[in-house]
Amino acid sequence: MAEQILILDFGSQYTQLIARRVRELNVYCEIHPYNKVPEITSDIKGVILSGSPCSVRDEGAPDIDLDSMRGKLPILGVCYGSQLMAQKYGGEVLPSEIREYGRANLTHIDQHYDLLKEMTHGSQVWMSHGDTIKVLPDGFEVIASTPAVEVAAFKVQGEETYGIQFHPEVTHSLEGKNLIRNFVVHICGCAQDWTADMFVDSTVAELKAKLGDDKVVMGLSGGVDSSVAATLIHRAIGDNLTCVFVDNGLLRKNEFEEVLDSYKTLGLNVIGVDAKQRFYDALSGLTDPEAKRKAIGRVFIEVFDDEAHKIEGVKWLGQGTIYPDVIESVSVKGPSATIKSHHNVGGLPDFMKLSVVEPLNTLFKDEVREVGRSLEIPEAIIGRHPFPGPGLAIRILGDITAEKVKHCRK
Ligand SMILES: Nc1ncnc2c1ncn2[C@@H]1O[C@H](COP(=O)(O)OP(=O)(O)OP(=O)(O)O)[C@@H](O)[C@H]1O
Repeated sequence: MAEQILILDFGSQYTQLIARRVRELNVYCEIHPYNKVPEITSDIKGVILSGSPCSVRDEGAPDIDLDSMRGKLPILGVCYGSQLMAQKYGGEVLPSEIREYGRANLTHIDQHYDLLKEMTHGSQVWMSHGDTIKVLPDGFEVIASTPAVEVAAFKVQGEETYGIQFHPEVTHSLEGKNLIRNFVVHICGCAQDWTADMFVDSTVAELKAKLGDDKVVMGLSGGVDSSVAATLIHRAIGDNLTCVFVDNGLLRKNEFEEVLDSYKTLGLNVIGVDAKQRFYDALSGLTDPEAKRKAIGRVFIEVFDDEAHKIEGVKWLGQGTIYPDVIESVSVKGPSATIKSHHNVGGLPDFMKLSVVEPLNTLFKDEVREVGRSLEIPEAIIGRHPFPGPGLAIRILGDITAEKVKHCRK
C-alpha cells in the first residue's frame, strides 16, 4: 500500500476538495467518516480533520478520540477540526460576532513554522465559520491571524499538531495549495510519487494477484469509467475478461459501431449485442418517463444476464465505480436510501451474485482520465461527452419507437 494521508470527514461540503488538493500533489489520500476511523497503519503519514456544518458547541456534536494520534502523527485541523481540538484540550470556542463567510487576509504570519513557510504577508484566505476560538489550551500558540480572527492558525508546542480557521482547499485561499504542500510534504514527509503510471503498475499487479486465472465479465457503456476499468483488468488477465457492449437502440448515430471498433482496437475481448428490438418491444406503449427508465434498466439487466450466462465458470463482475460513489455510500450523512434498492436477494439476476471487482473505486473522475491516458486509451473515449444510460430515450416525448429514434438521431 502506498503512503497516504487520512482525511477524517465531519460532513463539510469541502471535504472532497481537501482530497483533491492532496492528490494534486501526487500524494494518495482517503476520506473516512470521523466515526469510522480506520486502523492507523504505518502507511498513514498524517491526518487532516475536515470542517463541518455543525458547531462544536452543539449537544452531540461530532467528536473523536485523538489521544492515540496526537504527538505520533502530524495532524491538521481545518475550521471545525481546529475548533474541536481547541475545545477538547481546554480552550474556549464561542460564536463569532458575525458569521464570517468570504475573503480575509492573514496580517500576521509566523514563518518560523513549517506549515506557513513561504506564505506571504496579507495572503488571501477563505473563511466560512460561525464560531471562533477565543481561548487556546495551554501549550497551543497562535501562528497566524487576520484582523477579525486572532486564532487563524495555531500549533501545539512540541508536536506536529496544527489548526487553521480558514479553508486552504478552496481556490479563493490563494496560497492554500502551498499550505497543504507544507503540511503533506514538509511536515508529513510524503514522497509525491503517486502518479497515474504508478497507479497502473500497482493496480495491474494487485488485479493479477486477486483474479489469478478467474474469469471476469463486464459491461461497457462507451463511457470513460467502464472503458478505463476494463482496460486495466485486461492488462492484468487478458482474454479472461469478457466485455459486453449492448446496443439498446438508444445510442447516438453510428455510436455502437464506432465504439465497438475502438474497443477492438484496444485489444479487448468484446461482444457486441444487438438488443434493439428487445428494448423497443419493452418500451412499446410506455409514455411515463419513469416507466420508460425502469423498462430500459430491466431489459438491460436481462440482456446482460443472458450474456453473462454464456461465459462458463465466470466468477467476477467488473465495474467502473469511482471514488465519489464510494464516499457517497459511506458518508457521514449515511448512505443514500435508494442506492441498493435492487438488491433483494432471491430475485437477483445471476450476474449480481458474482463477486465485484472495481479497480477505479479510489479515483476521482479526472484521475480516471489520467489513468486512461497512461493506458493509451484514445482521447475520443477519454474525453467522450457524458451520455445517460437511457440514451436518446430521454429526448423523446410519448412512446418510443424505432422511427422516432431515427428522427432524433438525425
Ligand atoms: N450499452 C451498454 N452496454 C453494456 N454495459 C453498459 C451499457 N451502458 C451502461 N453499461 C454498464 O453500466 C454501468 C453504468 O452505466 P452508466 O451509464 O451509469 O455509466 P457511468 O457510471 O457514467 O460510467 P461510464 O463512464 O462507464 O459510462 C457502466 O459503467 C457499464 O458497466
